[in-house]
Amino acid sequence: MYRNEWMTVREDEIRRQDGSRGIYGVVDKPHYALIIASEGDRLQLVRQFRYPLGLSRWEFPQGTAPGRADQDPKTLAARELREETGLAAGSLVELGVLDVAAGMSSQRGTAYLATELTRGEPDREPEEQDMLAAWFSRADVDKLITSGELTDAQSLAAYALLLLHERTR
Ligand SMILES: Nc1ncnc2c1ncn2[C@@H]1O[C@H](COP(=O)(O)OP(=O)(O)OC[C@H]2O[C@@H](O)[C@H](O)[C@@H]2O)[C@@H](O)[C@H]1O
Repeated sequence: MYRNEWMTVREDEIRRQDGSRGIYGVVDKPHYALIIASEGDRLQLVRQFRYPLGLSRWEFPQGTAPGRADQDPKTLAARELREETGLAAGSLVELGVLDVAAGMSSQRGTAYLATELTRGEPDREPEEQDMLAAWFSRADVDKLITSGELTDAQSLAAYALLLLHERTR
């Protein structure tokens, strides 16, 4: 077992349907919240250096509670949005639940649509000091996706949930 402030890695002994034994390596991280903040035609993205990938890229604000705590996702969403962008949301609507990487991680998350926004100052964690936040038109978000600049799987999945939400509204 390996453990740090944000995640644990464990190896389980498992028994398959036919009775044979095996192992499964699992990454545990607490439930995360992702927030699509929307104002008129624009959406808020954050740019952050992602150490495992070795590059900076745009994504929707997202995060987990400190100390691997499990927190109510809506409370977490409001806090992450405020910390990363300075925005306070008058309305937070759940768009859906997402599985991060079902083949290797137990982590799930909830995506929200944030509207009725009030501006304030971000209050980022020390690990997020390089972060930038900016508004993008919907057309520019689409361009970031089709050009391969917005590649965050959680953000793309949440964007699909947003489009379905708008289609069925
Ligand atoms: N395993 C780690 N080791 C060291 N530092 C980490 C780790 N995980 C996160 N951090 C640092 O802590 C900061 C805050 O972490 P989180 O609150 O977990 O937020 P974030 O990394 O943005 O993750 C959001 C969540 O969405 C999912 O895509 C992802 O699995 C993650 O749990 C990160 O920006 C990063 O710098």
